[in-house]
Amino acid sequence: MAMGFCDQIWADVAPLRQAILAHPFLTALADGTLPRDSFQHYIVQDSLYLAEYARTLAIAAARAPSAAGRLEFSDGAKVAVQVEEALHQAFFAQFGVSATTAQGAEPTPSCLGYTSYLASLAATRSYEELVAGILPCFWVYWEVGCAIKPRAVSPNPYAPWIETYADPGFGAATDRVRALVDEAAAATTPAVRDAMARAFRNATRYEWMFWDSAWRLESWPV
Ligand SMILES: Cc1ncc(CN)c(N)n1
Repeated sequence: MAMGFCDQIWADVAPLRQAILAHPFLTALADGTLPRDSFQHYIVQDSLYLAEYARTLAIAAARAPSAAGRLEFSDGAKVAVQVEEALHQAFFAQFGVSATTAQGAEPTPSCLGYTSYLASLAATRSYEELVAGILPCFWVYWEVGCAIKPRAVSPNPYAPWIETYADPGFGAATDRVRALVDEAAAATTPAVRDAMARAFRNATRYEWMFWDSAWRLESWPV
């Protein structure tokens, strides 16, 4: 049987996925030794990221040609704001991030690069490219959650994070978004499919950069 579009673009980014799974941030998160300042950096940046990601999902909802797409992306926008923000608030309390620090934080180059890239897909590219760029945020985290959960130490201060992304409900949402991307790919031209593959690859690169930036405590060079 021929490979589906998503299976193909997923296989194409195998080296990037390997680099993500082997990243020291995630190894240390699984064994519970991730330095507190790296995790603080990550959750502060991630809450900035999710606020922008929710906006991108809302634009995808508005542009989706099918009711299934409009429902999925508008629901995703709501979940990004509600559930993941709840997780972040709990982590802010657990890891000592004050409201002033969280509210005063500016996005790092990696965070701003990723959210701006997604915003540029939403503003100036096709719906097909946009949804391909949105997918790694689901799929990469689902893969990471499932890979880390069996090897994570217990107890682990990062257990709620691992549970969130290894949750079958998150896997089901990933499958539904993947189906929408496959549907969009099937209805378009080879040139647009190439552009979709590029958007998917770039967003996957940004996923690696996001963890790497937290590991390095990235800030603006000037
Ligand atoms: C950067 C990033 N990418 C993906 C996810 C999972 N929704 C997240 N919370 N943050």
